[in-house]
Amino acid sequence: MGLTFSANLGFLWQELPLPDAIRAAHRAGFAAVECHWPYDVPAQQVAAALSGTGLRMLGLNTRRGGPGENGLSALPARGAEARAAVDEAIAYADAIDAGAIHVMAGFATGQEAEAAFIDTLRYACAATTRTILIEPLNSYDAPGYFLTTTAQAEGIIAKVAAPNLRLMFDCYHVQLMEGDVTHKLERLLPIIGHIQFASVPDRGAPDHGELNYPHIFAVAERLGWPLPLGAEYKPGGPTEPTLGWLLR
Ligand SMILES: O=C(O)C(=O)[C@@H](O)CO
Ligand SMILES: [Mg+2]
Repeated sequence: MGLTFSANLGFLWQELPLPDAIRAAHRAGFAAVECHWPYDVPAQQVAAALSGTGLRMLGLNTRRGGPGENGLSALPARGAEARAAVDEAIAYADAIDAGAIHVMAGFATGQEAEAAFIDTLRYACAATTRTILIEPLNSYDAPGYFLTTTAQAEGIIAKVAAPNLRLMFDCYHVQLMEGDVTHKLERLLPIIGHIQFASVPDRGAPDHGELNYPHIFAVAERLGWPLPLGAEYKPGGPTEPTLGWLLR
């Protein structure tokens, strides 16, 4: 079977309520969906849209925290709040049978931050059998974010040593921070839990920019990547006119 794709509803159809966005993704031909922060929508409404369309929610994020924050898990002295955010995400994921939970690190740096992040990740991995993801973010969009490179993520995954902790490999962030996307996909495959993509550098549809996505999709297919790839790009208006890449 060939590659399939997941619509990231944090960006695609973001003007629609989440249940309607799930239905729109289904109509457009996506094989799955994923989201950012669904917490304002009752989980029963999301579960109903998923079962009505037959789509799976591949993942959701832990809450960002207060204004100007981007996750709490690597913030020393915020451990209780970070664990509460993990509990909330697991409960929501259980209610809609989501595949994975992305535990967001937050703006922090240094060894204490790493120790805090590892503590929160150990807690999350022990609290669920679902996949726990960590995602390096690029320093243009998220300056000061704790986790910025795949090498850093690899080290943390090794230290936590939990079977359900994996890397969110977002080709957009990896290209901006490191490049060498093909070799990194090949080498990191055993620890990757989800793959996302967008054009670089403008984070648009994967049909232009400095990354050649037909090539990257072919690499994922050659490697036998089993899950839908996450379309996490900013359509800059209605989503449907940007979907030529999906039809091809
Ligand atoms: O920004 C990204 O890339 C994501 O995947 C988000 O879920 C985290 O901000
Ligand atoms: Mg991403």
